[in-house]
Amino acid sequence: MIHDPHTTPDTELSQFRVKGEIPVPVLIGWLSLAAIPLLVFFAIRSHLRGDALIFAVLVTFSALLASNALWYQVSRNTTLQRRGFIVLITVLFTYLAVSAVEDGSAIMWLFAFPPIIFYISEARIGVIACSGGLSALILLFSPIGDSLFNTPYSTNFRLTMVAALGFEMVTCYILDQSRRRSKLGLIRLAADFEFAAKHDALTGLANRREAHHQLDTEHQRYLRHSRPFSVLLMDIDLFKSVNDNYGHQAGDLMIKLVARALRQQCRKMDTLSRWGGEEYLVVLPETGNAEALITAERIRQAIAEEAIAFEGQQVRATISAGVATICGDESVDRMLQRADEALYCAKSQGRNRVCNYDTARPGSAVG
Ligand SMILES: Nc1nc2c(ncn2[C@@H]2O[C@H](COP(=O)(O)OP(=O)(O)OP(=O)(O)O)[C@@H](O)[C@H]2O)c(=O)[nH]1
Repeated sequence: MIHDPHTTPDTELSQFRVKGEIPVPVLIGWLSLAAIPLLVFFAIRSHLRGDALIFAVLVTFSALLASNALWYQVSRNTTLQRRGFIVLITVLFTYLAVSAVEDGSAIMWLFAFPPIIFYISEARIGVIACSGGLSALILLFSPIGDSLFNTPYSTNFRLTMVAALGFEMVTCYILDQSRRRSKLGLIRLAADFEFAAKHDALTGLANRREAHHQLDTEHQRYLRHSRPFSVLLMDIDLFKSVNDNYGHQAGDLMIKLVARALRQQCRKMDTLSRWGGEEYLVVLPETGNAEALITAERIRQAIAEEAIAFEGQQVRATISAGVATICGDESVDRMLQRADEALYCAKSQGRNRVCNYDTARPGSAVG
């Protein structure tokens, strides 16, 4: 399946993982693992100082972080794990700031918030969380904050803290944008490579390898559900003379014209491929012989009626087509061989026609 990365929104982007990138659930797991002993350590220190409230709050936070990590191990719900973690660290950092834990030095842990939030959530959430956090910090350091919370921060510390945290948030945003853009670039590159590996550069149709892949898929479906499929093998008539008379550029335009006609005359579910130089193979899923013949004839007529404009001249060409429908327990190769024989029959009967391989008389093709 070709994914169109050009429409990838931020949320979808987060579902792709570039090789070497740490998955968000893993990062949250490691961060929780690092935070729990740290919180327990500071809780014990508070307990030794006789601060029972801070001890209780920090132990509760470490228990909640552990529960979030354990619940993820059980449920494997990444969204819940991420949201739970964001809520917990936001509340924790707020608590560390307003209650001046560790004589106010714990507020320095706020610097851990921006890189974590930008990495584990969408850019939009990161911006909202960081601007909200910075506004809350400014409020805390304002006279209103002083009247609500009795914090020990000096004026110099407050100014430096707001400036440094604001600077860090902007830096994290820029780095995050750059990371997301390179990731998008890699995804687009991978999609372009995938497209190039499966398609023909001149016409944009599937290439021979992709056509074989689709043939195998249809064959498997046929073996399982006994619903027949057909192939049309087509070749531009006397194409060499188009090249010889008008040049290769005109020949290429003719090849593209046939590809366009195929797109117009076939269904979305059909596989249209450039099988060789001026040869095309169309795979028609769930299509019987009669329907395949009608399709081939429709394509033949459409191409016969079209022309390419080249250096002021109208250049026309026709195609010949061989039709084969899967039957019995035959292989894909055998079916292609029958289509090839039918095409040979169309050429030898004068070209610009459709021939059907007659399964009633094996070894023969009929016009
Ligand atoms: N312009 C152009 N020519 C190509 C391309 N691929 C193959 N050809 C030319 O297609 C021509 C095929 O000619 P032939 O196989 O002799 O067949 P034909 O002239 O089509 O005659 P019939 O098939 O018998 O009707 C050759 O001259 C190739 O050089 C391509 O991508 N572009």
